[in-house]
Amino acid sequence: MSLHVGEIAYTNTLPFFFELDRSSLEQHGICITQNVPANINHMLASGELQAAAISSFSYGKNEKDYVVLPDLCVASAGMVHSLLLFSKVPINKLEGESVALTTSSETTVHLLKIVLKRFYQVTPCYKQEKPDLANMLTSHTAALLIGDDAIRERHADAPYVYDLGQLWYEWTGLPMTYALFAVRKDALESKVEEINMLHQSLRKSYLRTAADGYRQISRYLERKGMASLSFWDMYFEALLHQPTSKTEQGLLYYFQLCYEEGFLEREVPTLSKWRPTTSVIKYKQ
Ligand SMILES: C=C(O[C@@H]1C=C(C(=O)O)C=C[C@H]1O)C(=O)O
Repeated sequence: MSLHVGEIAYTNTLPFFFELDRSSLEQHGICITQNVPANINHMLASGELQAAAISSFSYGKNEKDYVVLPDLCVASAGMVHSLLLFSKVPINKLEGESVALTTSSETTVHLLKIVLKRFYQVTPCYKQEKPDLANMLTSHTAALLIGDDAIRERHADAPYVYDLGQLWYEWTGLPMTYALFAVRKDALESKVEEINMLHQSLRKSYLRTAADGYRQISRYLERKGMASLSFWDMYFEALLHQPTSKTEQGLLYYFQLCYEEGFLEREVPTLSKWRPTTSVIKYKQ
């Protein structure tokens, strides 16, 4: 029986996947599917996947069914460079204006709503749209893009561009966690070896890419032509892929605000973490 795993098809999670030996994982029954966060979130919630990198918001929504894979996250303490609000007016003038939200996000759409309401006291009208900036700005005053869609448009000709990681940090002094890895509780018993293997492989990939200062990944991305080597250097330097007590504090505060705003039905006071078992791991990379 296989373990179906979801990979977020954005550069911010690449360090966990870049060094994976996918064919070896497949031989051990671990099959990886790529998609944008909103779709991966849905596939894990429906049981189509058993483990995945998901929007942190989606963990908050489904926490009774999930455990978090420890030591893996996508977070930043300040600018993140790929969660961008493009606006025709200053952020504090968005009251009653129309704001387009990318359909691919769950964490950042709620983060934006919190930042605008709690920190700037403005409540625009929100509408979900496909991540196409030109179209979004034709019929809306501002538009939120995430991930590689935001990176591609980072020099777009919008009068105001705001980085959501920076706004959250300025107001809270805390890091924000955008994505984490979750496993369905109903897969824990039957897939223990595969989960162990997956966890070790993701950690190993991250540690290898970080050990060379993200050099190999950055060169690979530069060759793909989306941005320069210096952009990728800056990008990976800003991202945190290893949780700390501070990133956890920031995430729990975000969940608290999501609950207070009615985005989450239940409070999420702690993260329930999967504990790696000590059973012999057959897999070697
Ligand atoms: C840092 C980012 O975080 C992403 C934002 C997500 C969201 O808003 O739901 C989900 C996964 C993350 O990969 C990014 O998109 O660049």
